[in-house]
Amino acid sequence: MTTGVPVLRRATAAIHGRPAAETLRDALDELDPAPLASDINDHDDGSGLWDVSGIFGEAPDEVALALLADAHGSDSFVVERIEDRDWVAQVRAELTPVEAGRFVVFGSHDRERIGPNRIGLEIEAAQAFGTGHHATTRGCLLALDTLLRRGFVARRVADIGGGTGVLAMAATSVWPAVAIAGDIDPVATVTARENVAANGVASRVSCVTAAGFRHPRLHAAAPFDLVFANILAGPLKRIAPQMAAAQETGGVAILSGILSRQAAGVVAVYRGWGYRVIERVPIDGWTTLVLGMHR
Ligand SMILES: C[S@@+](CC[C@H](N)C(=O)[O-])C[C@H]1O[C@@H](n2cnc3c(N)ncnc32)[C@H](O)[C@@H]1O
Repeated sequence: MTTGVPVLRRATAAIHGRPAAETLRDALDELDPAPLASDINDHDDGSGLWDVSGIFGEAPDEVALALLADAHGSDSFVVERIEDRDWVAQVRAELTPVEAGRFVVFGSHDRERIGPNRIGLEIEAAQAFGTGHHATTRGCLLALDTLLRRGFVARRVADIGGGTGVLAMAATSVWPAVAIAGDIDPVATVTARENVAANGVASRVSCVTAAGFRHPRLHAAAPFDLVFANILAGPLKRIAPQMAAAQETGGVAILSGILSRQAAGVVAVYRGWGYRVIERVPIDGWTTLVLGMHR
C-alpha cells in the first residue's frame, strides 16, 4: 500500500442515446468541483448508449456524476476504487518532452536531452496540471510565441489557474518580467513554487492560492500587460470583469480551457468588457484566444 497517494475512484454511467456528446461534455464541465479526468465514449454497437466516466478524489463529485447520469436516463451507475499506486512516479516516468514554438517543457529525467536552441521549462508532474501535454497548455505557449514574433513585451504578468506555473515561467524566460501565478488549489501552489525554484526564477515568479484575481498580491501588482487564464469557459466568463479591471488599453489576455464550440460565447462576454480578438489557436477541439484590451 502506497502512502501519501490520493485515493482515486472511477465513476461510470451508461447513458441512453438521446443526449448529444456535447450535452454530456457540457454537463461534465459544469460539475463542481470538476472530476480530475473524464471521458465520454459512444458504445458504437448500435445500442445508442454512451459511457460517461470521471475519476474523482472526493466522494461528493461522484454524487454529482450520479445526478448527471440520472438526469440523462442512466439505469446503471458504478463507482469503483482504483488500485492505489504512486501515480505521480508513474506519470513522471511516462512523460516525454513537449515542444510548442520556441518552448520545450520537460521533466528532470529528460534534462540531458534538451538541445541548446530551445527555451526549456523544467516541470515535474506532481498533483498539478501543466506539463505541456494538454492542448490548452500548448495553445497558450504557441500564443505566447506568436506575441513574441509580433514584438509584444510584457513586464507584469498574471497567470490565473497557474497549475504547475509553466506559463508564468515561460513569460519570465522571454522577458525581464515579474509574474504572479495564482491557483484556487493550494496543492498546485506548492507544486508551482517547487517548479519555480527548480527553474531559478523564484525572485521573479510568486505563487499564491487565489480564486480568480482575489488576492492582495494580484491587486497590488495590477495592471498586468499580460494575463494567462487556462481555466474552463464557465469560470473564464465569470472572471471577465476582474480581468478587465486588472488590465489597461494595450494589455493582452491569453485565455484557454475553451472547447472550440464555446469560443464564440467567451469572445462575446469579453467584447462586452473592451477586448478584441487578436488571434485564435485551435488544437484538438480546444481553442486558445488571444485578446487585446482596447477600452
Ligand atoms: C487547465 S489547468 C491550467 C494549468 C496551467 N496554467 C497550464 O496552462 O497548463 C487549470 C488550473 O486552474 C485552476 N483553477 C480553476 N478554476 C480557477 C479559478 N477560478 N481561479 C484560480 N484557479 C483556478 C485549477 O486548479 C487548475 O490548476
